[in-house]
Amino acid sequence: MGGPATLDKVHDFLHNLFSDSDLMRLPIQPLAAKFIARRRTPQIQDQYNQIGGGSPILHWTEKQGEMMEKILDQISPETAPHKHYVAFRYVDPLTADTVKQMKEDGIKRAVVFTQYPQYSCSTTGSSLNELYRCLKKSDPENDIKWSVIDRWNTHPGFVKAISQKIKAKLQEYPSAERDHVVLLFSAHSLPMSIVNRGDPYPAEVAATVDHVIRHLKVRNPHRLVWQSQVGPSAWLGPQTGDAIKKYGEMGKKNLLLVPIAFTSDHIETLFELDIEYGKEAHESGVTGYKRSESLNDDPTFVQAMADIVKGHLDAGQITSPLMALRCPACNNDKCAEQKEFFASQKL
Ligand SMILES: C=CC1=C(C)c2cc3[nH]c(cc4nc(cc5[nH]c(cc1n2)c(C)c5CCC(=O)O)C(CCC(=O)O)=C4C)c(C)c3C=C
Ligand SMILES: [Fe+2]
Ligand SMILES: [Fe+2]
Repeated sequence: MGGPATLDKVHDFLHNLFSDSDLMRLPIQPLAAKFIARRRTPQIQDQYNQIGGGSPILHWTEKQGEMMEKILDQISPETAPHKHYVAFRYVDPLTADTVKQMKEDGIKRAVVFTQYPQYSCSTTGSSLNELYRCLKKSDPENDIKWSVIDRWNTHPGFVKAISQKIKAKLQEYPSAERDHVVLLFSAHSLPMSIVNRGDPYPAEVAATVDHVIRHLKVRNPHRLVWQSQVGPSAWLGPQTGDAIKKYGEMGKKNLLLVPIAFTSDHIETLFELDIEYGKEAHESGVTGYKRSESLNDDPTFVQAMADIVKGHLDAGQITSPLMALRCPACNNDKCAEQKEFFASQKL
């Protein structure tokens, strides 16, 4: 997805985001996107200002890419040298520019590695649709051969990395209270219209939570809650903010928030979880409100990234078997074309 690295990029980020009909459908979308982006910019700039003046997502993605390619060169010498490229959906480096750069660099074989662990048509699906459109323009002869890592929500290395972050944060609670801390796994929500199309994301997020809980081998109570709703339509709940408030009112003093669908820090963790909900938690009597650290450049996580790519290359797969299956009520024909394109790659 990407995020605006500086405040002057917030408007264009929002404009590109609200223009994306794979993410959301708006009436007279080009006009509506212009209007909403302009109206929303000051509020979102203020939020980015409070987290240091921009999204750190490019910084973390570059760092993860650099660390991952070094590990890959060691564990998969037969496919070395490895080189990472970043393709964001709504800000620089945009997918179109990255594809042009790869063509200029003479790349012949590429792995699309979504950085969303769980698949949603609105996120990974949108990014793959955009990549497909860019390839039709910039690589019509299909010079670059592609395969796709479309989801990795239960990969053991990913599960281990999240679990380690939770364990480390649990240590900060007094030992007498540690076993009773409520683990609140928080993921970005989805509009119910997308959930009801049969989008796989909610079930894949729940599967990640289940694997983490089994890996942790703790008896703490836990719940999965959903954050970052935008606009008036119905979204998948319960909302993270409401859950924090209710648990506070129920006398739960210790809540440990765990971001479960993001791999690095950005506005959803640094502003929403830390600042906005942190304040609400305090007001609701939650004295032990903490958040487990994002994965960022965590060595266990970056090792997992490299293992995921190596496993993918060794298996010789083009996509996961799940990629071929469209949502039962999918109404986006672009999804079908894109899926056929990637499935037809000959390595
Ligand atoms: C798993 C991750 C994400 C899903 C699923 C997702 C769905 C989704 N998002 C919007 C609307 C917005 N998202 C915005 C920011 C944003 N979203 C994600 C992740 C997911 N979104 C991230 C990581 C970010 C932050 C980027 C950064 O700071 O680096 C925004 C912009 C902020 C705002 O205006 O509140 C919007 C808008 C929809 C409609 C949607 C599902 C259809
Ligand atoms: Fe979002
Ligand atoms: Fe779909």
